[in-house]
Amino acid sequence: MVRETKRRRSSAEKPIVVPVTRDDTMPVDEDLVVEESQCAALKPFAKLVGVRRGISSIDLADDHFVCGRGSHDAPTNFNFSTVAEDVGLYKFISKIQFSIDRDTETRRIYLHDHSRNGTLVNHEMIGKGLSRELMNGDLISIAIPALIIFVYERADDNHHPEELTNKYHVTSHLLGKGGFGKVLLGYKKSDRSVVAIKQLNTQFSTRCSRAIAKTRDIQNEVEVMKKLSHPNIVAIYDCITVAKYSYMVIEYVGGGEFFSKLVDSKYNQMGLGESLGKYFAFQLIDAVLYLHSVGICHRDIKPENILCSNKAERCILKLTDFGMAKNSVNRMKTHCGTPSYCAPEIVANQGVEYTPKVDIWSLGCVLFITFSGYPPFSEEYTDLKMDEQVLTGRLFFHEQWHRITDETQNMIQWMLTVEPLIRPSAVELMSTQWMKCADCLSAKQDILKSIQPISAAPAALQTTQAGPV
Ligand SMILES: Nc1ncnc2c1ncn2[C@@H]1O[C@H](COP(=O)(O)OP(=O)(O)OP(=O)(O)O)[C@@H](O)[C@H]1O
Repeated sequence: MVRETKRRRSSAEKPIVVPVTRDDTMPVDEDLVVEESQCAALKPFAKLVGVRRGISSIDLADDHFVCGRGSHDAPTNFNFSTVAEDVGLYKFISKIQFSIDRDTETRRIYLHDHSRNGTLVNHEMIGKGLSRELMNGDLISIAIPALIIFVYERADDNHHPEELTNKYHVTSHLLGKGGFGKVLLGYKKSDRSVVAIKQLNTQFSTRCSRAIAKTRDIQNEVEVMKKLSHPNIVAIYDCITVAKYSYMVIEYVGGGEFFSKLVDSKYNQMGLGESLGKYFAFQLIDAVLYLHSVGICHRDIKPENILCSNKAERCILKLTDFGMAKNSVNRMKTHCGTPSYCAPEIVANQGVEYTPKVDIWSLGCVLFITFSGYPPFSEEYTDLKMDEQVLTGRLFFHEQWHRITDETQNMIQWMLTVEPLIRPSAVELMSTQWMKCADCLSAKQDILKSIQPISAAPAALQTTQAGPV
């Protein structure tokens, strides 16, 4: 039963409608090229990947690179001015913190610590005046282990371990970057089927909820994914861990994030509309129904964790990123997820166990955006703090909803019921009349059509990227 609750309509006092923004995403993608003129001439041999907010990634092309706060008598190549406001970090940084030097004969790379507070590599203090050779994937922190600022990454793409390259050809085509590492396009050498290879640094994470990430965390993600088989969930084929890296070989999903679809300018911030919205709602509810039926709770459902099969308007959606998933739905207490999609019982954080209904709340947030083009809860609304917006379940239905049926509005509201006992389960949602429409049927048929043998690598990939098989 859909419960009809009092709905607040737009009024003069209503907060402005804010755009949908990415949540909990690290700015590791902006490549700041230091000394552009030089880098244009010299090919970078490595990169310092910035992993703290405000610090971009830096290509290393010169044999000598100096990093610090800098001053007129201590010039630097990178001076941390972008994080001057970040006092917790900035106060520890010396005028010259460290340098990175390439031995011109051996081509080996060394970090020289110039700082009194010290520089750490992989949580080990180097010490002023001392050096250490840098290896791919090393973490560089300032003063204390927790102040990780860079990951050192070699530029050449041929450093993947044999354990991986024996079975897969790993191309240098970057599909995306996440908090843990990058996702590369590859293919299986046995049958040339296309795969996505997610390379994860097992030593650290930039996401608060994974701040103490360990190999075990990735193992959990892999274990969960191995249990799953559903057309609306990204499949895992393999996971290979060597030294600091784990390589998750997963189903390639070529249409980008659902997030990009939701913010596509063609929808004019008005949402995707009733028909397309229901086409996607059916797929996502079916995915969650399946997950819960096998005892798994995702705990981080959001548009960034949903991929599109292709660029077509009506594509197949695939739920991904099971890094926070819980294999046994009993005894869930951990405070996790992404704030603006987080269920009230998690936000309340009273150490009380919660249930898989937290996924229904998050899905409700995703579908709210899908139908309306704006988020139900956001830091940018000024009427209430975000925690209170969530805890009270206050919703604003602006004019975007005029083109959406009452039935759909009621369903979304039902999913966003603060009290978990009243909030529907995925089974209840799927058995409503709402899910028996033509758009849902067409989604079902398209999903069935999409279940085909894995596609072969595109011809271009086979000829230009293929190594010996
Ligand atoms: N299976 C896939 N097929 C194609 N592209 C993918 C696939 N998985 C991820 N990507 C691309 O890589 C990007 C980063 O993915 P990833 O799952 O690592 O990101 P994330 O969710 O931000 O990271 P984290 O695991 O730290 O949460 C995605 O936004 C997407 O563009």
